[in-house]
Amino acid sequence: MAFEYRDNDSPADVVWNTGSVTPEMRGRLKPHAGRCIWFTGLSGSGKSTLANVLEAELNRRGCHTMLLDGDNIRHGLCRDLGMSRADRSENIRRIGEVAHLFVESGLIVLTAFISPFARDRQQARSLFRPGEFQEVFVDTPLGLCEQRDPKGLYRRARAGEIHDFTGIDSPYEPPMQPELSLHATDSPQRHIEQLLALCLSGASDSAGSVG
Ligand SMILES: Nc1ncnc2c1ncn2[C@@H]1O[C@H](COP(=O)(O)OS(=O)(=O)O)[C@@H](OP(=O)(O)O)[C@H]1O
Ligand SMILES: Nc1ncnc2c1ncn2[C@@H]1O[C@H](COP(=O)(O)OP(=O)(O)O)[C@@H](O)[C@H]1O
Repeated sequence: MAFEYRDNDSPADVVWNTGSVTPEMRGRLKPHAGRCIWFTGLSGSGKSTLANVLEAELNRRGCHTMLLDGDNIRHGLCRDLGMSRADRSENIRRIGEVAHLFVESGLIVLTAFISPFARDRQQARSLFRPGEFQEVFVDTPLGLCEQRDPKGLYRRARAGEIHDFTGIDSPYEPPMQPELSLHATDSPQRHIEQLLALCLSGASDSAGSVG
């Protein structure tokens, strides 16, 4: 499936319907600001593990969260998509739109997708208001991801059983200016501290404090 972004990509005959309840009014019902924490990194870098621990910590603090995870979403919303460049772009386009809807409803959304292409991540970012989209680069080197190989996918990719595998025969474009980079040399505890700070910083005036 090929999807091309255009400057003005809205259907011509569909009018935007502005409701009377704004995102700010929804946000006032929550003790935190809505935002999207967008994890990106190689397979096995730790996106799902970190997003899961972070969600549990946020939940414990009374934050309303939603976790969108690559493996799970590909069983449902994106089950028709493969791993070609065009399909990965369409995957990320859909995730960006869904994440945006959840943020508009006031939630802290955590997304854990490889999202290997800078242009697709930028397109997702462009949907959000300033400060709402926080890109987290899980900067684990390929060698370590391959050593971990939690699902045995690198071994299969090296054996030629899986094609277009990110880092092997499909590219990964690292973020140039992510809001946060997490390095494998730091402890998981340190990662979670940094992530919590990112999620809970700069809460809007309408949102209460979380602690
Ligand atoms: N060819 C290939 N390349 C990379 N990954 C592959 C591939 N085939 C299957 N998988 C599994 O699918 C998960 C990646 O899905 P994503 O939706 O995150 O990919 S993408 O963002 O659209 O690039 C990825 O999950 P994670 O390991 O959690 O990253 C893999 O388990
Ligand atoms: N510091 C760390 N952070 C995250 N995962 C780690 C760390 N150290 C080891 N791991 C392990 O690495 C693997 C990462 O897998 P996963 O979270 O599924 O990555 P991804 O979602 O990026 O594919 C897990 O088996 C996890 O236990």
